[in-house]
Amino acid sequence: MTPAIALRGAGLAYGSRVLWRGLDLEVRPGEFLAVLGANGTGKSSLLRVLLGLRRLTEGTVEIAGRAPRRGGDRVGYVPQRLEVSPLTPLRARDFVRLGVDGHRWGFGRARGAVRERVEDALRAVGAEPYADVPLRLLSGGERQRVRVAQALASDPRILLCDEPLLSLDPGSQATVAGLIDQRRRTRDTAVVFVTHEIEPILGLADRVLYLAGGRFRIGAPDDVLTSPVLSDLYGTPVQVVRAGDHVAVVGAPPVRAEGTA
Ligand SMILES: Nc1ncnc2c1ncn2[C@@H]1O[C@H](COP(=O)(O)OP(=O)(O)OP(=O)(O)O)[C@@H](O)[C@H]1O
Repeated sequence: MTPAIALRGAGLAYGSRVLWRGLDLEVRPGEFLAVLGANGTGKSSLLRVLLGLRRLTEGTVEIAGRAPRRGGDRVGYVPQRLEVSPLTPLRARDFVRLGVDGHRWGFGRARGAVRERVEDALRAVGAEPYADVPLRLLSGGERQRVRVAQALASDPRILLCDEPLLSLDPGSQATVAGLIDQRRRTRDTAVVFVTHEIEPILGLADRVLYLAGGRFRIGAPDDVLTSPVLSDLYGTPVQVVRAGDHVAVVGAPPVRAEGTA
């Protein structure tokens, strides 16, 4: 089976500053990978590589067997939050439509097929009740559902999520995380989910990629989120405190990426 994502010997540096290197990672279709790490460890930069917006400084990357391509519809992207101009007349429905043929206005898919995809995506996230409301009037949680609908509308092979639960209340966090989980289960979409907060997705993630200071660990959440593993990764004693669904990493030092003084 062709992996949804294949990184081989992958490294990324800005000048002499190495964010990470030697990253060998295959993500299979339908897998849910959580990417954790402190500020500045290169989580968003990894997503930019997968989006085709940034080149690796070493190694190779493939999405479903091909090089990532900027603007390609094999990759869906859900950012932290949807910034909306107070003047925009865009409705949720219009916004989702951009996810189907935003790059191809005036060409390609027949109108009926586009409309059907938009309706499917709105239905999948339960956004039909406010599909015709201007985006600027929607709540944060509603907007984020619409954002997920847009990312799913092109039926991507992989879904990249950059802290999509930030600033949502716990109920909306569970709803949005559940929608993403449902898609990977029903359509085999691979999910790469960058987050500072593992708790809302602890029960969903198959594996964790934990970045720290130019180094990383990959494995099942129970194998990576332990005091010995993270102490070894950080090179200093770190406590992982777990109580039910709650997880806290205590004593992690501020990040200093390889190559910085
Ligand atoms: N184009 C660039 N040129 C130089 N440095 C950059 C560039 N883009 C990002 N960086 C630096 O690379 C580091 C990693 O950035 P990135 O946004 O990937 O981190 P992150 O792990 O997603 O952080 P956060 O959790 O704060 O969002 C940061 O210190 C950032 O300043």
